[in-house]
This record gives sequence, C-alpha cells and structure tokens, in this order.
Amino acid sequence: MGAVGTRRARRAGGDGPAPGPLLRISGLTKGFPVDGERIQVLTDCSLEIDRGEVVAIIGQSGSGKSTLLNMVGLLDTADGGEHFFNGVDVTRLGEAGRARLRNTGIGFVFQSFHLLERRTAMANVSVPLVLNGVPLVRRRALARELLHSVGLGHRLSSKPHQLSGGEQQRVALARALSLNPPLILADEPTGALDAATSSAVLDQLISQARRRNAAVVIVTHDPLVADAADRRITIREGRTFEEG
Ligand SMILES: Nc1ncnc2c1ncn2[C@@H]1O[C@H](COP(=O)(O)OP(=O)(O)OP(=O)(O)O)[C@@H](O)[C@H]1O
Repeated sequence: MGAVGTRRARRAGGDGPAPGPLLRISGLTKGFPVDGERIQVLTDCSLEIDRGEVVAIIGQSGSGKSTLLNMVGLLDTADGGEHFFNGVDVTRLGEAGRARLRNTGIGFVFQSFHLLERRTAMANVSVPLVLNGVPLVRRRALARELLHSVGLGHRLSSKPHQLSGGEQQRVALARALSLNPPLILADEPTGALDAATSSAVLDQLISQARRRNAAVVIVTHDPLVADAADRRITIREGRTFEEG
C-alpha cells in the first residue's frame, strides 16, 4: 500500500472520522467453490451504516450472514461490488492494507469468546494494545479502565476458566473496545449465554458502543437481540432487505 493508503488506513483507527457513512457496501457478491462448482451465496448486498448506529443482520441459517460479516470485518474479500470503510475503498487494498485497517478500525466479539485460556483478563484485553505497540504503563492503565467499565474491575487477574460465560464475553467486549474502533462486529454474541446474562451483555455492548459513538453490527438469530438494534437487515436469497 502506498502513502495515501497508509494515511487512510491510519484514519480508521483514531485520526478522526472521514466524511460520509462509516460503512458503505453496494452490489456486493460472494460465492465459494464447492465440488468443482461455484455456489453463489451473496448476489446483491448493500449496507450503509453511520457512526453510532446499531444494526442487526438476521436471516435463515445458511443465508449468508456470517459470510457478509466476514467481508464487513475485512476477514474475507468479495467477488464484486463496492465496499468503503471510513472513506477507504477496501477493494483497492491488498491483504496487508486490509489487516492494518481491520486491526485499528474494527473490534470483534464472537459467540465463543475467543479468549486466550492461560492468560488473565488484563492480558486478554491487552492483546490488541500489545499488537499496536501501546507502551506497558499505558496498556495496563487502559486494560484496567476497560475492565472496570464492563463491571469486571474486581476480576483483573482471573483467567477465562475462572469466569462465567457472561463475564468472559465482557472481557471479550473490553478487548474489542481497547483500540476504540469506530466499528464493532458481533457474531451471535449472546448465543452461548442464558436469557438474563444475554440481556446484560447486550446492554453492555450497546451502551459501550454508544458512549464511544461506535457502530455495531450484530449477526443474530435471537429476536430480542434484533429488537435492541436501531435497524434490522435481513438476508434472503443472497440479497439484503431493510426491515420496516
Ligand atoms: N468457505 C466456504 N466454502 C464453501 N461454502 C461456504 C464457505 N463459507 C460459507 N459457505 C456456505 O455459504 C452459505 C452461507 O453460510 P454462512 O455461514 O454465511 O450462513 P449464516 O447465515 O451465517 O448461517 P448460520 O445462521 O447457520 O450461522 C452456506 O451454505 C455455507 O455452507
């Protein structure tokens, strides 16, 4: 990536917002090779999301929700269509450019938490800070502050197996917030939790994002989670539809 690309990638993380929507996807297509043939999963997906918005992506199993989220998260590339994130034309970036933009601009929360089992809550939250060269003293202060903000100030030294599912998901949320990304992606974030815990984690996710004016995209099967979003997008037959 050249100098312009580098400058744009930096902006996504913390150099201030670009004008226009945070995310703009239009006419996106994606297929996969299966048994020598190509199956077309997404045929025409469009999505426009502003800073601070909470958007749920719903649809039947196998409709392509995770496929779309992987592309929004810059974990996979589309076959065609337009994709701008914070003013950057993602389709023009190579793997390294996408990784840079992803690392600083997008926080991830997954159904299965994806925490490092042998590391403490503090160490888990610090991972993105280490990868981005934040100095030790600052890193420790930030990780402590983030864990306090999700109600885990008393569990800084606990390892994942010593925490409940809801607490582990809050550690994962603190980690996703650590670089203050403008976009947080959550794939079934409450799928492994009971109803009460699910509601508490969802409240945390949304309130923390709103406090930071970050957008949230949540893939979910849970109608209660979808109802908590500002907008709902359904994927059907490879296309996106905005619910009334
Ligand atoms: N890497 C891949 N190779 C081949 N097919 C794939 C690949 N990834 C996804 N698919 C197919 O794409 C379709 C959509 O999958 P995806 O995981 O996006 O659906 P989903 O809506 O998230 O489903 P669920 O709600 O069950 O998690 C499925 O038919 C799946 O088998």
